[in-house]
Amino acid sequence: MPALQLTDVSKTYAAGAETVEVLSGVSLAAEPGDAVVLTGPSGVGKSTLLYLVGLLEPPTGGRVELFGETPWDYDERRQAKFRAERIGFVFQDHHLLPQLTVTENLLVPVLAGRTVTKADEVRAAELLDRVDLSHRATHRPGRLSGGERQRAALCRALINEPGLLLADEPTGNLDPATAETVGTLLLDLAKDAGTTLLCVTHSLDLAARFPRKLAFAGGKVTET
Ligand SMILES: Nc1ncnc2c1ncn2[C@@H]1O[C@H](COP(=O)(O)OP(=O)(O)OP(=O)(O)O)[C@@H](O)[C@H]1O
Repeated sequence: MPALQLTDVSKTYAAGAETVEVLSGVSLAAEPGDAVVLTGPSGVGKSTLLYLVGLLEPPTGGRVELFGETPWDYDERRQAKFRAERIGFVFQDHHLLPQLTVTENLLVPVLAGRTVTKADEVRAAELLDRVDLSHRATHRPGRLSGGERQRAALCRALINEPGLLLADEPTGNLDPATAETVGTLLLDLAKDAGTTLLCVTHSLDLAARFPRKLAFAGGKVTET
């Protein structure tokens, strides 16, 4: 069963009295463990596509199947649970909460569904170790460098062992050397966890490292 299947998906935004059609008849599929990068010109709708896969922005038409389920049909509560448990997000900005420590930030997606257990704390510590951030566990994000924050955000995205990891320009705010480190961790951690990775980026360096590449132009997705 595909981890992700979009069939004839469309998306129209209301912009004042006008409507803007961003996606029209987009279809794509990804198997469990696939690492897929999506590139394309600015404004073509890459982030929009990621957001409707991530249950953040509803499609106007078509079908979004994740692990054989159609979570856009769920009520808000069930959808929120699905999102927290099955989908991890990494954005261009880390979106860490400034008042929480790094470890507490990692555990936020756990708290979305249930109380934190010892096993969650162990997993958080293991993830931080994996990205070389153990020494920052009790620090607040304000004291971290950009690369450290993004590594922490990556750990947070993976804390619930999601089947799907979505990354929107994850290295966009980083210098080239740091971007390379974060890109490596993104790919390696997703692979280790068997997570399906869908990443949107303008970075040719990052895109080149993905085994599967999709180009998005003229409202259509093509394999390259
Ligand atoms: N909430 C919204 N309301 C109205 N229009 C929107 C909204 N979000 C995005 N758009 C429009 O949809 C189009 C696609 O935006 P999107 O951010 O998905 O593109 P993108 O390919 O990710 O661009 P970039 O590479 O610059 O990040 C753009 O024209 C944008 O202005």
